[in-house]
Amino acid sequence: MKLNVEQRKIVELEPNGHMLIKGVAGSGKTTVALRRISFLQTHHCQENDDNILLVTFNRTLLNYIEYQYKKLEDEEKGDIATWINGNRNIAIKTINQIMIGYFNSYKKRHNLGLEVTLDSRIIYATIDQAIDQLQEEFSNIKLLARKYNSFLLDEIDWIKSCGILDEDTYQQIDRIGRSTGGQNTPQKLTKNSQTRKAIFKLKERYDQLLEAKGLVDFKTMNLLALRQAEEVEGKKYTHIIIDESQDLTKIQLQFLTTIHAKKPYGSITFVADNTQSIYSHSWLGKGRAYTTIGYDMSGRARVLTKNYRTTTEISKAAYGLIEHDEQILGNIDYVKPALIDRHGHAPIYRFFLNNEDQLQFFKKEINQLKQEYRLEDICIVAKEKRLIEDIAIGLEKEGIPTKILHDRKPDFAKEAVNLVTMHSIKGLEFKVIFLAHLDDGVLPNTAQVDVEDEETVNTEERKLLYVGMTRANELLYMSAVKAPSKFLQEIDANQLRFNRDTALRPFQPIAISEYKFADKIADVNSKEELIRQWMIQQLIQTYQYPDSLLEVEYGVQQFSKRGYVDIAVMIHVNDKKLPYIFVEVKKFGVGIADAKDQLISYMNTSKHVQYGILTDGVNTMIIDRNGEEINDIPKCQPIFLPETKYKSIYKNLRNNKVYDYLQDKEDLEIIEIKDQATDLMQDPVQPIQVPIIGNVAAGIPIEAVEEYQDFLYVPEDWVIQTEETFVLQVTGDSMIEEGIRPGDFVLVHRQQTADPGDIVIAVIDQNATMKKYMPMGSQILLLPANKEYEPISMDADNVLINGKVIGVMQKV
Ligand SMILES: Nc1ncnc2c1ncn2[C@@H]1O[C@H](COP(=O)(O)OP(=O)(O)OP(=O)(O)O)[C@@H](O)[C@H]1O
Repeated sequence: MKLNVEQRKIVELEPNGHMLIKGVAGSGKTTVALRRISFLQTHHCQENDDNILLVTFNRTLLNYIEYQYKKLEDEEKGDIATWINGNRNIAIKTINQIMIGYFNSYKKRHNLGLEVTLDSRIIYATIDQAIDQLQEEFSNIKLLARKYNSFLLDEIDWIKSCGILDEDTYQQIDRIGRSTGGQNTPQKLTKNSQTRKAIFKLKERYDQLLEAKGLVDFKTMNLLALRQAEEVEGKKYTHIIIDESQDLTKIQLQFLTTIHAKKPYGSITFVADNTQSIYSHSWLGKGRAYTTIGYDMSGRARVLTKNYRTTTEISKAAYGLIEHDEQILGNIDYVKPALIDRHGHAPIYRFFLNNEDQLQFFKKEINQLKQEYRLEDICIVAKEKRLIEDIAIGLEKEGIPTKILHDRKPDFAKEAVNLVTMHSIKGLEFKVIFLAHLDDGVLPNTAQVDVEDEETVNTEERKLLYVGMTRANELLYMSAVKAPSKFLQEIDANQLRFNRDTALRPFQPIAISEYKFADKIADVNSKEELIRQWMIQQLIQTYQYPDSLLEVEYGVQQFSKRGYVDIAVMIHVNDKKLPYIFVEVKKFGVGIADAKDQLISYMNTSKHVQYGILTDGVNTMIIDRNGEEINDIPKCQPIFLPETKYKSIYKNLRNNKVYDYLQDKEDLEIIEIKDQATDLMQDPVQPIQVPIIGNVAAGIPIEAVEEYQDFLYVPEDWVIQTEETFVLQVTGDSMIEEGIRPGDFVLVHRQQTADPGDIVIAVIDQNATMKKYMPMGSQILLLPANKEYEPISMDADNVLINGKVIGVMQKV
């Protein structure tokens, strides 16, 4: 892979203290970070104790980076590959791995027997104990109650994450995103209040109680690790690169700056994308300035805007999600994404009534995808662990091997479908992503609103979905069960598809005020109507059939019974309007399998119907004339529309060329001319108008007549002289062998002479006739072009030439 100019510049930048690499999802931040390690090692490590640290947030990402780079070693033997194994000066670690190490040293130094606990039962029992103990002292503080224990724990966690060590500081600090108090939520945490006092006391009591059990929680472990780093001169890193730095807490960031060896050629690089900050206690992700942790980033930020990972279609849908979120757009480090021109399938969205249907869909798709992809290229993602575990069990039962990418070292290369939580997929990518269970209540998680205000929860969870969507290289599936997440409605439905190979968009309800064909609908409130209107909208917007080609309640005769097709798509064939597609709709989610026979029997009533669609909004089946399931129906084509032009052929007798002549039905002066021999269109012509004065038998008037009603519009170069040109309609068939038929129009130039062989309008005994002119001495032979008729031989004096035919216009 060749880095782009901006990426290369960043990789090879002279280290100069601190810097920030901001970038959108998939813009190569991690790629750049990894390559920069090798650059720094080669060019900017001068002493034996010059160490380089790349720190990531979660374990899955770390494992993935290692996996990717082990692969690189095989494929790209070269400088970047040498670093990972056996280089003692380079470390790639999660923030927790390093901090645990420092915590252990802290314990040893103080001879403490503390253990870190993640056991939520112990943690909740301890906070309840602490609440009980303080209730008497703070009897007027309603918040100090067991029912608010998760809120209180979260607040204590936050206090520790920010490194707030005394009550005074806590009393003064702004709480971003804290719930402002609703019906079931705790009250707002006013500054300098008894409530804050009580919470701080609670924190101290809770810590003491845990410690008495020989335990510390995770956030206290972080604090002690920081203390160790500050108090004891330990291993330091000359260069530190912090990937996903927007997710770290203040304490974690302070810890990293403490273990940074501030050498003149050293560096600390923050790699961040605030649009992907998905942890509520993160420090920088909440839009705080780097100055709050001691770094002024003015002039030190580099930006990567191009998303290389996903296709344009997926990127557009993902950006649609964040572009209305004020909190995201208003963040100081927001980077506007730029699209690269890499196209693929639009994201697919499916809704299911139950888990089993979703599972069956995954099974069917995965079995199909197997023809193009390896199983390890596919990853199923859900918000919660229990959801992915259920899907994994289901797929295994169906014979599809799976592996869950938990914190343990997963085998990325194992031939199995990956499953991972939304939080853990951060930083990873797969060719095919299924975002499962985008359900109402799961995303956003409404329970979380107790703890943080609704807007903050919405933004965080919206970002989570954004992170999930931007993990897909090529194909993105999204699905919801029972009730879809409200975020799905924020994505423009036009960016989504129902299936991989169908243009059909997912079902979307349409307002009754927007209903089409309202006068033909018996009950606008019926549940089937909702589905019909969505299909009508799809036929018009997605498949481009105009309203005029659609009919509702289209009557068909089945033997003695009359049936009514919900929607018939009609097309024009040889000026006839014929049914082409029949659509049958059912109530939302009731199933369609039973209705297939009915649709087929309707289709069989007309040999013209080529396609059938059956849908209940959840399931859609498209069949061809033989009842076979197919992927899609054709979009409307120009030939399906009623003819808007008159078509004629013009035989120009002056140059013996034949032209196609098209005339707009609405505006007769708009004509198009094409030379049949060369197939070339003539440049748009400004036609002249030639009067149609009657039929051949009437001949051409000798005198000029001013008023005519009908005209033929022809290019000027078809006539000899405009004022002397007239049109006559052919009545008889005497010239049929010259290709001049009754009903044709002939262009005639008024003249009294003719050359032998000219077709003329001759007047004999005051009757006009069209014949071929052939002078024979004092006689004139007027030859018909039809064996049925005899030539007429006349004395030249008795024949009056009225005009010469210069061209023939024939309707086709
Ligand atoms: N210049 C490039 N040309 C082609 N592909 C690139 C380029 N830069 C990065 N990529 C590819 O784009 C994908 C995303 O890169 P990477 O994971 O480094 O991005 P990121 O910014 O860290 O993403 P995220 O923040 O979303 O995790 C990877 O598959 C990477 O190989």
